[in-house]
Amino acid sequence: MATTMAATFPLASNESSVKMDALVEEITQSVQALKDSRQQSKSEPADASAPLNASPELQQLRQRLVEASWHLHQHALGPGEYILSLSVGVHYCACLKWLCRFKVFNGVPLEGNIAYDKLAAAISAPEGALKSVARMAMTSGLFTEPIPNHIAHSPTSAMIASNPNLLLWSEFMTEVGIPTASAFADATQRWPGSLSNTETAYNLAFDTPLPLFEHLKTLPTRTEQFAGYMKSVTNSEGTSLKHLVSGYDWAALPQDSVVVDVGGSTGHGSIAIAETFPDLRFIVQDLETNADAGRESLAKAENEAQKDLADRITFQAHDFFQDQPIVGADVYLLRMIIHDWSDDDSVRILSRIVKAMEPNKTKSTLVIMDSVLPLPGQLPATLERLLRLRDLTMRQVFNSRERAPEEWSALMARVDPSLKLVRTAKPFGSVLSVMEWKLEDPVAQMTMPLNVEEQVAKEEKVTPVAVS
Ligand SMILES: C[S@@+](CC[C@H](N)C(=O)[O-])C[C@H]1O[C@@H](n2cnc3c(N)ncnc32)[C@H](O)[C@@H]1O
Repeated sequence: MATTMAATFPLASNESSVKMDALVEEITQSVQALKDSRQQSKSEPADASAPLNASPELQQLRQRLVEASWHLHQHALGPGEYILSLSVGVHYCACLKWLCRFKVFNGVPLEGNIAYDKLAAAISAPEGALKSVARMAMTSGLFTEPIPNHIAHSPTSAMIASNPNLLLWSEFMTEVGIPTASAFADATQRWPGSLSNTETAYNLAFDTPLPLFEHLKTLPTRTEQFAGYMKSVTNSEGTSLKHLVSGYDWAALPQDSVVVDVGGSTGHGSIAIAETFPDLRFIVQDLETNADAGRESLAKAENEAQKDLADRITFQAHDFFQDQPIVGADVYLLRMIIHDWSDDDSVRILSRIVKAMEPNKTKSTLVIMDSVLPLPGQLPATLERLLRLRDLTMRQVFNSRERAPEEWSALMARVDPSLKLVRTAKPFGSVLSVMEWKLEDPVAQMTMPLNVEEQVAKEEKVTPVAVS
């Protein structure tokens, strides 16, 4: 028995020990650099854990620390224990679902603590189950037990309790995301290779023939959860709107240039750009309900800055499978649109835009902000897994996917072979790349690289800007 343990215990492996030494060194260096950086900026220690507001240098240091400590954790566990530890993750998700369903986040006071029996009575849940769930969740950093049989918030659970969108994100992720992910193997077995958005893991998990968005329309609570989920996603570092603002050279556009934000929802992307670039005008196109909601929200402008936005941003109900009504705009922006659709549907959507670009080839630019999947190991694992997560979610919900560079090249060549990629940029911390496409001008005979692979290899590093 002792011999078997020694043979599998990672510390016994020389190679593993060497790797762990290097990781410990990396962790020590990045922690020290973080401390120095905080001292120099005289900021509070909490800043380093608030990546959205941290400087790019702090974000990079934090990224190094997160990556090295993740690998150290795996090495310390060793292969056998690591695999078994995966079941813990499943139960953390199940606990989060239970805690949301029984409204524990708002049942626990933000200051002080509450006895389990009192809380159980207040939320109408059995005390035994509450205790087991809460004590398991505590090992993941949610809640604490400052005195025996009393529960209090931890910083993480307090953040969820105080942020309605984060609570909605937790509800949607555990009530919809987890059952959908679990049904993926069954869906693949039932509809192998299907590209239909009604033959998905979501359809199996919720026993519905409707695509996600159609199904949500019939479920008001889920719709509210989804809206909060999307807001939380947009507020997270990887998909923050600050990357949209910094990822394209908006300042280089002539005064009064028109940006058409195709599938722009209620306008949050255009608003973020418009706040930083006062000389641009925007037309946000989306399905009627979103276009109406966006218009109504901007019409409530109370101060001069909001009134200026309302003057420069208009909303238009438009189905992007129909002809693009704005011809010859300076920019057609599609952020997080194409990944929702199969290649055939994407070609349909993009062809409508290219037709609208045709009359003014040299003027119009097609800006696509979406994921470009790297090969395994090209990014830090703690970043790469966020991209893989998005890819899987697209497959499970829509039978679509995130695309690798060569898949982007093939897709765009199908749309129009004269579309050329001018530039790609990936702001630091962003999981999305910004790709700029133009129609080749036969007169000027532009010599632009054809494929996304070459461009991604020399992708420009862009420093994100702060977005309020
Ligand atoms: C993932 S969201 C992206 C929203 C926004 N571009 C962003 O970056 O946050 C996809 C958007 O496409 C819109 N959409 C879906 N089908 C559409 C259609 N046929 N025509 C226009 N918009 C559509 C949805 O309403 C939603 O706002």
